[in-house]
Amino acid sequence: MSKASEIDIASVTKVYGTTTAVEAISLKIPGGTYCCLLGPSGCGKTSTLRMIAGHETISSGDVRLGNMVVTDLPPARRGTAMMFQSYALFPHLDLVDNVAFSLKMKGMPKAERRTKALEMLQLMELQAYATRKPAQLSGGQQQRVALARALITNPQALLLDEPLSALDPFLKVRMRAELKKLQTSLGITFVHVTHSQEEAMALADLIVVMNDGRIEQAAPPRTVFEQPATAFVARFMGDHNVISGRITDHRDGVMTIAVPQGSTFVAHDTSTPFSDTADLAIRTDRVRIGIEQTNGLGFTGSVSNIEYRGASVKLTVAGAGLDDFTILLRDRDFFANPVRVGEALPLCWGKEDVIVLGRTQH
Ligand SMILES: Nc1ncnc2c1ncn2[C@@H]1O[C@H](COP(=O)(O)OP(=O)(O)OP(=O)(O)O)[C@@H](O)[C@H]1O
Repeated sequence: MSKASEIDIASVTKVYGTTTAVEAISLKIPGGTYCCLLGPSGCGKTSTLRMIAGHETISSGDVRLGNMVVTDLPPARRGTAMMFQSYALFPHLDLVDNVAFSLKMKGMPKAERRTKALEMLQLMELQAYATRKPAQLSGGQQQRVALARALITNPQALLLDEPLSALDPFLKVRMRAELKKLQTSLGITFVHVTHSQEEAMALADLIVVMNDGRIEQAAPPRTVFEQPATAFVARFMGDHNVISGRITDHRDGVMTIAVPQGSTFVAHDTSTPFSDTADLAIRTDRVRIGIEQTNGLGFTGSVSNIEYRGASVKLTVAGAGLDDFTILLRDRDFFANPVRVGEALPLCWGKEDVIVLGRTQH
């Protein structure tokens, strides 16, 4: 079996009493992938991760690692290792004993396991702290100990549950880069649970967006951002205006939708409609100020909020039946022609900037 094995989740369901936490999800994570399970609180990310790890029973379906079905195997026999949010380090043990712990459980002689633990501490650049206790380390160092402890079993896949959430924002960004570097150099599969879209975008080769126990989209970060599959994904990833309306016309590859008590919006769409409603997404950074002469896409609204963000300025505009249409301008474009709250502002976009999302059926 190759070191980096594919993880195959086949129609996996998790039921706790009357709650279905994960509903018949199927997902293939290729070996050597950095995969982020992303979604809001309660969507089933942790349950999914814990089922891969074997810390949670699988109500139905199967999990395969490489060519081995691991559904009914205990965690220690799966070839996976888990790093917990709280790091779960033993406070009374020094770093060597913390890192060597699982080897001790496997019955490895003391000298051998200490050598291996020291090697692992060296990999994490922690050898100078080998005799310290976890409380004598910074948050970032504790995280590296937890990583060393998980990796010492030589796993085919490392499972990480919100590994950066205990760190301050500065350290979070630094440790994020270290995680990515580590995964690239080890070449093993990482499955990382997060509710931060920014974290997932920065780290993942494969983002799996979950909502209410199901997978909304599984794709590389750029695809998830540029072609969100559903209205939920577009809203959750942010930086998109999602417009929902009734289809009033759809022919020759042009679809028109009407927003309740508002205007109509046009999208180029050659698919066959299966419902009478549709969701469109327009990226906030693709909207321009002005009137589009050639295609007439846009509307004039009233500025309701202005947020300065340093490199950019975010404007919220109400109009056309929408009360929170957002546009993101580069700071120099905004300050070249600043606008004020309450001012009328014409907005426009190109036809390629309108994405048709998975239609909702009512
Ligand atoms: N042991 C349990 N018993 C009963 N219900 C549970 C249990 N664990 C999780 N749940 C429920 O299952 C659903 C999914 O929970 P899960 O922890 O997998 O979500 P999550 O996406 O990881 O959320 P968070 O980001 O808040 O950790 C939630 O509705 C949760 O309340």
